[in-house]
Amino acid sequence: MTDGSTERPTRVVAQGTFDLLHPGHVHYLEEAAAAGEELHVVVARAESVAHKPDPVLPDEQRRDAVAALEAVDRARLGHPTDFSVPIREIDPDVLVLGHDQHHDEEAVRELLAAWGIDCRVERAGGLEPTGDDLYGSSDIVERAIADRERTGSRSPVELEADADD
Ligand SMILES: Cc1cc2nc3c(=O)[nH]c(=O)nc-3n(C[C@H](O)[C@H](O)[C@H](O)COP(=O)(O)O)c2cc1C
Ligand SMILES: Nc1ncnc2c1ncn2[C@@H]1O[C@H](COP(=O)(O)OP(=O)(O)OP(=O)(O)O)[C@@H](O)[C@H]1O
Repeated sequence: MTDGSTERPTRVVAQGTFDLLHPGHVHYLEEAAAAGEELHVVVARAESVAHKPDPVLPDEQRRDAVAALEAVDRARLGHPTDFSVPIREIDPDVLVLGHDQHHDEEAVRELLAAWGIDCRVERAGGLEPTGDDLYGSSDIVERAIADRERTGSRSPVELEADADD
């Protein structure tokens, strides 16, 4: 917290791939922003996303979409190989992990300490979709592929005409 003197704002860091931005991402980043006064986001580079398919959108497009969100003060691309580089630049007071991120909190705490970063580690809550909404990038891609396979490349107007025949 600032005390109105020389203390700097509490810096929070959030990170992830953020492909095809959806309300779940917004929820995470708003919750992360509420943990401090300045939210910095590290957007993973496609080359370091190893645990799931490559993101659809290019690195810079994902970074710019995240940067445009009201909750975010600054978004930057991650380092291709040395994850300590952006974190050292930001020097966060709090790191907020996403609700379903595979990183173990204690392991991240130890990693940060090894990098010389004195930082709290917290875990955000999840946002469950209602109705037809999709709050997962992979779910969005899967629905787009399934819809395209079902309908071919026909437009809604053509589909309606087919249905009338
Ligand atoms: C403390 C920390 C720092 C990270 N720094 C980077 C980085 O500099 N570059 C990068 O490409 N990924 C970085 N990552 C990895 C990704 O942000 C993330 O763990 C993963 O690849 C994608 O997560 P997601 O499934 O939530 O999208 C970092 C992860 C952690 C926990
Ligand atoms: N529905 C959600 N509620 C809260 N946080 C979310 C939600 N979806 C994603 N996030 C968070 O946003 C960050 C970036 O997530 P990521 O890019 O992996 O999105 P995703 O939609 O979960 O992707 P994928 O479906 O490919 O796993 C992560 O910290 C993740 O926990």
